[in-house]
Amino acid sequence: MAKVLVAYASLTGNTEEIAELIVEGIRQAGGEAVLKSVTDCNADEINAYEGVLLGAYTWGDGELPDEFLDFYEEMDELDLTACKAAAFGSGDTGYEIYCGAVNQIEEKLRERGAEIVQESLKIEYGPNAAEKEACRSFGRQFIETCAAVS
Ligand SMILES: Cc1cc2nc3c(=O)[nH]c(=O)nc-3n(C[C@H](O)[C@H](O)[C@H](O)COP(=O)(O)O)c2cc1C
Repeated sequence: MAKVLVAYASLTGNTEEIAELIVEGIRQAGGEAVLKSVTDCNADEINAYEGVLLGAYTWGDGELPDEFLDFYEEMDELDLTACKAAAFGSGDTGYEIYCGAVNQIEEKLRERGAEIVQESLKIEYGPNAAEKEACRSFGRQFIETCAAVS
C-alpha cells in the first residue's frame, strides 16, 4: 500500500480543505495518507514516503506564503529521485499570477528529482461541489499511479 505525505500551507482554510479532500481520495483508493501543515514538519520527512503531495495558497504577487519558505529551502538538501509527487493549492484568478506558489512548488519538486506524476490541482478559493470531487479524484489518481508503477 502506498504511503503518501500531504503537506500544505493555508491561511484562511481553503488549501487545508483541498488537502483534506485529497486525503479522502487517497484513502478511498486504499492508500495511506499522513496530513500535515508544513509548519509542523521538516522537508526531510518526505524520504519516509513513496509519494508526496505539496500544497499552498499564493501570496503577494504570485509568491509562496512565508510559512512555506523554511520547508522550501530544506527541500534543497533532498534527493527525491525515488519519489512520486504533485502540487496543489488555492488562488484567485483576479491576480496576475494565478496559483504561482503551486508552480514554484512543482518546479522545486522537479529540480530535486521527484517524478511529477500528474498535473497540478489549482482551485479558486475553496472548492465547490464539483471541485470537491476533483480533489478526491486527484488523491485517488495519485495512489493508482503509485500502485501501477511500484
Ligand atoms: C495579499 C494577498 C495576495 C494574494 N496574491 C495572490 C496571487 O498572486 N495569486 C493568486 O492566485 N492568489 C493570490 N491571493 C489569493 C489567495 O491565494 C486565495 O485567497 C486563497 O484561496 C487563500 O487560500 P487559503 O485559504 O488556503 O489561505 C492573494 C491573497 C491575498 C490576501
